[in-house]
Amino acid sequence: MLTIERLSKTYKTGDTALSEVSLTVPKGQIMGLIGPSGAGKSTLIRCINRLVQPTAGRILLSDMDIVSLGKSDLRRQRRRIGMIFQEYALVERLTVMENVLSGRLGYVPFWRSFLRKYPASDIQRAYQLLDRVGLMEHADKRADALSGGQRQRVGIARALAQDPELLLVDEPTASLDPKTSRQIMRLLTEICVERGLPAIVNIHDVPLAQQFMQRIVGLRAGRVVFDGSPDLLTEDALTTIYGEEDWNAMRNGDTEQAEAEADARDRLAALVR
Ligand SMILES: Nc1ncnc2c1ncn2[C@@H]1O[C@H](COP(=O)(O)OP(=O)(O)OP(=O)(O)O)[C@@H](O)[C@H]1O
Repeated sequence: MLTIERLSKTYKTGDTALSEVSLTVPKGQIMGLIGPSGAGKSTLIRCINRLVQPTAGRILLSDMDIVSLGKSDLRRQRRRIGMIFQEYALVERLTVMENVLSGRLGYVPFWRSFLRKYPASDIQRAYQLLDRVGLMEHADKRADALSGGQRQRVGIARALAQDPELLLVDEPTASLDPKTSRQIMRLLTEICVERGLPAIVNIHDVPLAQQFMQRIVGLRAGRVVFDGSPDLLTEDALTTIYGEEDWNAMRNGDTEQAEAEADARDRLAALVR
């Protein structure tokens, strides 16, 4: 379980990115983080893995306060948090298997990681994970030979190889087409439920968040302005989160996108007729 208590961050520039954010994410819950650009979503995720040092507040991962950890403790504790990135962050010239195994680097001694010699149990486990994400037959391929969706599956398997207690997921589908995005979100949510793994997902796509998240937290100007189940995310709630102007722009954007897709479909249908 993750508990965030009155977390604040003001950058050296004077920008206040988070103001007294308090949240509890229980085991197995997959929570979507939404909000306009600059609302503080990335800062929140970065505070949790301590890429950013909070100005005030506490972040407890099963009773361990992440904010007060010193450097060497931090290195050890970071392996408890799995990260999944928008651009996958794979090592392109390594194989799928090697990428998944790199999730174990926080556990193996330096000489082993240097020689890339992993214990047999790690290798066996990596195969199980590759099977779970549907990539068994791609284990020996180089990462750069995979599609976007397949790469994100490797990213998921690598994060799970860490045996994390929490997943932080940063716009996992931003580089994927709509169908692949849904497949990836389905896989992620199923895995979190299976393992009782809590996850925080920074997600721009509101309909996708509504479809897959169990809970949605809306940030605006560094404060939590919505916290509830997806079906409570009404137009009023979205206006509170995004503001009238941005929310209307998003809606118009959706309409334009739908119109463009319908137009492309019609033209394709005319061609094959
Ligand atoms: N390294 C930094 N130094 C100074 N200010 C920063 C830094 N990173 C973020 N900020 C500021 O903090 C605020 C929150 O930014 P953050 O990137 O967390 O928002 P976000 O919700 O993730 O936005 P986006 O959806 O555009 O990624 C913004 O005002 C931003 O300008």
